Amino acid sequence: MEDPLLEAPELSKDDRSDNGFVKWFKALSQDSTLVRFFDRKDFYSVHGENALFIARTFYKTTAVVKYMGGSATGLPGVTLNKNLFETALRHLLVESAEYSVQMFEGSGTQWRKTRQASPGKLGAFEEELFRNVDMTDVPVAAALLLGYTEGARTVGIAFADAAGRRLGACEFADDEYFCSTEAVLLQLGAKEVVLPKENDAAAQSADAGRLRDVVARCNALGSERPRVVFGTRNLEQDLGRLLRSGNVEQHRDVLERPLASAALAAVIAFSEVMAVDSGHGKWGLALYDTGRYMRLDVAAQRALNVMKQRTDANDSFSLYGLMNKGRTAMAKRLLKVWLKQPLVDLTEITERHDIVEAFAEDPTLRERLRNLHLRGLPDIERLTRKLERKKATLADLCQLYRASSRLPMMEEAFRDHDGPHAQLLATRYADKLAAAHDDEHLAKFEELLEAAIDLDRIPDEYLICASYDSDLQGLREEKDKVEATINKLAEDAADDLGLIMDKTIKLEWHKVANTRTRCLRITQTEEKKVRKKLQSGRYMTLETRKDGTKFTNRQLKEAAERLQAISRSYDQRQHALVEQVVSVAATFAEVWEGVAGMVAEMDLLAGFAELAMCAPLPYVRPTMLPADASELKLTACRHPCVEAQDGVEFIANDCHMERGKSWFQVITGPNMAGKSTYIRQVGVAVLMAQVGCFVACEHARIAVRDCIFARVGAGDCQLRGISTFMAEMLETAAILKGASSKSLVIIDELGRGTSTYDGFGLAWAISEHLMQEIGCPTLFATHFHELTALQGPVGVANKHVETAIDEASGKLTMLYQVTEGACDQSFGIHVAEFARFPPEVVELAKRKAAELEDFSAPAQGFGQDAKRACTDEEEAAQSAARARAFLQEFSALPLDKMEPEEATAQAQALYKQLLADAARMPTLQRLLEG
Ligand SMILES: Nc1ncnc2c1ncn2[C@@H]1O[C@H](COP(=O)(O)OP(=O)(O)OP(=O)(O)O)[C@@H](O)[C@H]1O
Repeated sequence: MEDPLLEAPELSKDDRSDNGFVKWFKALSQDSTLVRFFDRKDFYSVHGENALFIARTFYKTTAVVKYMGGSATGLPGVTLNKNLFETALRHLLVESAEYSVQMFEGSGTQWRKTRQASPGKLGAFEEELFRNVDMTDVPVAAALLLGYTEGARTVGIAFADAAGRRLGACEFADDEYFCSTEAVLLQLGAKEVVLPKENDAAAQSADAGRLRDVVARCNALGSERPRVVFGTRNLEQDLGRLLRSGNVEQHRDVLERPLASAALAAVIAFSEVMAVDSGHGKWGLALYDTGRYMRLDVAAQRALNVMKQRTDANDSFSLYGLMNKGRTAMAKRLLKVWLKQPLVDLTEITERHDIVEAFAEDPTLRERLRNLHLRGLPDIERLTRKLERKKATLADLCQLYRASSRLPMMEEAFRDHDGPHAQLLATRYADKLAAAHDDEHLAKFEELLEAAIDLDRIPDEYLICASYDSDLQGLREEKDKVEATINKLAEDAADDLGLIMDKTIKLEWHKVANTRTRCLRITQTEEKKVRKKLQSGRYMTLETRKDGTKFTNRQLKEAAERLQAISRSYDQRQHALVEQVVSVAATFAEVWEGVAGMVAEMDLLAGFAELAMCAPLPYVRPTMLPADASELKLTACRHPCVEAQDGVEFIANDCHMERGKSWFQVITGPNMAGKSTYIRQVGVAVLMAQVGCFVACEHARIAVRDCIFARVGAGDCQLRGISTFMAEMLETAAILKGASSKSLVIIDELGRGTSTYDGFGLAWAISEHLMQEIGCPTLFATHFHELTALQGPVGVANKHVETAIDEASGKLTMLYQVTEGACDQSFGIHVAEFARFPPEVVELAKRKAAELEDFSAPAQGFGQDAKRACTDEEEAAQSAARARAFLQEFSALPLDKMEPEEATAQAQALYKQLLADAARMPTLQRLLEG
């Protein structure tokens, strides 16, 4: 194997203890989501099913598997060197976030579990996980409990964010699809969700199944725990010790909600926060306000490409990738949180926009901050946590020292700004930076480190400087003296042997077990010359190897031993002093916490400004309106991720939505014409605006939305074992339950996963409901031309995406221009005609299209239940719809790219389907026979 990462170390073999280990290991409980690592000092091993999994996942071969206990039927085992172990840990706990991990230490048959972690609880492995890699996610653990209040489903959710030391809990009524639960878990960014372990009957209930589904859909690991961990007997006592205020009474709002507090007890137990003394008295608790942020469900997140997907061609494919312009790991983490928690409060949004505007209009400030002060800044948040736990090293303190010295320069950069938002920048950043760096705080922190750390020796070694402590000073002086004696003795020996110091003879280290001592070394050639003297009794040979002979004499040996003893005392003193310095430095942890939060925010917002100003076309600050303003007007709007792709010349489009005129928009047009892109870019603009960013438009007026719902295609429902049609039904039902007049609904191609007439019925019924009952702005992209007949009090606007057919070549060109009015119905036939399609089919299509014009009142009869028995009128409408769908499908075939045989085959397949459907649609049957 060429990759050094993939070199598997050798497991030493000892048959007796191997057999004992195999027996002991096989008695452990088996769980496919748990990986047990065994610390074998220089490397790690995994066994059993874990071994095969690690071999396949990381080595990409099972050839590295060795079988313990003799034959090939023994216990599989795989070893990992330190680098691969860290890579595997990151994959298991952070990237896939689907496993928990345990570490065992010991030897032979005596092994003890010493550490464990899971995606919501990384603490025990944080050092290995993020030694060389930025921490890009906040690991949040949640607990969830379902109850029934007077028959209604009520959900309690609590969360623990160990990084930010935040606890929160809430309790709310939910529907049978658990839409609110899904939205809250997503807002929190929960990586792991604790659920009660139910008895068989309860576990198999439909609600328990759906909740497990919701957790999985939110990409969180579900961890079942016995009901007792949800017990609240010790909750108040625990909170008394954990909370910053120590005042449990002020949290009655949480405690009087039984499901919220039960979930809180469970998440505290799960996160083991009580066991970490350094965290006591430092946690905050708040009743989580589920209405504080815009709600996005999984489908909307996917439709708007909010987070990076593994399949993305490049970073700017997702909003996260596009907007991730911050310089620090802290800004990257904050962006993930903000994208899950878009704001709904107008004042808060305006403040973020003000700051972005200040950065956008002052390129010097942006440049100074981003390129001089923020670039290369360490992850202050993570270092602060290490500091607080007294786990920081001198190297970590030096990183904080360098960060601290940049704060006054950042302050100065803000003070030099004199734009209209100067006051806001001053109060939000400059004043706070000044306060953090004053004589009582970080200036003092810097003084401490300047006095304590030997800055001259950095980066070779990190040591406490001798002048910091008189004992250390004494030991240092003594050490220097003995070192001088040793040098003198070495010179004397060189003279005695007739050799030249540092040329033909060298002073070196001789290692014995864990200690090293001073000695002399000469090459084999020199050794031959001085062998007689060496053997005279005055010298002692320590080691003879190819590269030379190491030796000493009595005085040198004594001096070297003295040096060893002093060095030991010196190191011990160093160690004690480092602990002392770290302890004192830890008293500044709270100041650093504040600085970390502030730096993350300014970095992210400066990054938003950079994005806005450096995009192919600059973004604009949106005018935000209250939620009831009934206006969403985007002029010359683009999809920021699509326009950022290489080789795309993006065509901007307007989307003016106004209640009473154009609140419900139906967008028609052939495949690949740009319908999805158009409706998604509206959702993206609203989301970006409420996160605090500018938007890819020339002008934008946006009434704040409480929720974005999106249904776009069938998604991954096959994976969940639900039929496409059922999945669409379920997801759409969730919109109907969850949307309010203040939401934004985006629907793309509803009804694709079913027969045309079911799909059309569903689309019609949903449109009616959205218009009549909910009254939210809706964008509906569809192939069902009949939807253009919709009418409603909110105002329906029909739009279509323009395409052009070149009469000479028959080639179809997409213009991507969205214009008023419904799509030209005869379009399909034009396509067919120009594409040299089988003439009998084109003829038929022409005739039928003319006949179809008679169906002037399409689909009026579709009500709430699309599957109910059809009346004659409905049947006629369905037949018309089916025939039109045929024409649409027909026109959508990429004929210009097909071989004639393939084109004929596909056309015949479509026609066959049409005939099959006609068997149960008398009107369609008559038309075809016509
Ligand atoms: N306004 C635009 N300017 C430039 N290119 C665009 C524009 N809109 C869409 N495109 C390009 O066209 C492709 C197809 O767009 P889109 O998926 O939105 O079409 P569609 O009408 O929804 O298709 P379908 O009906 O098959 O889902 C996009 O991947 C994009 O590359």
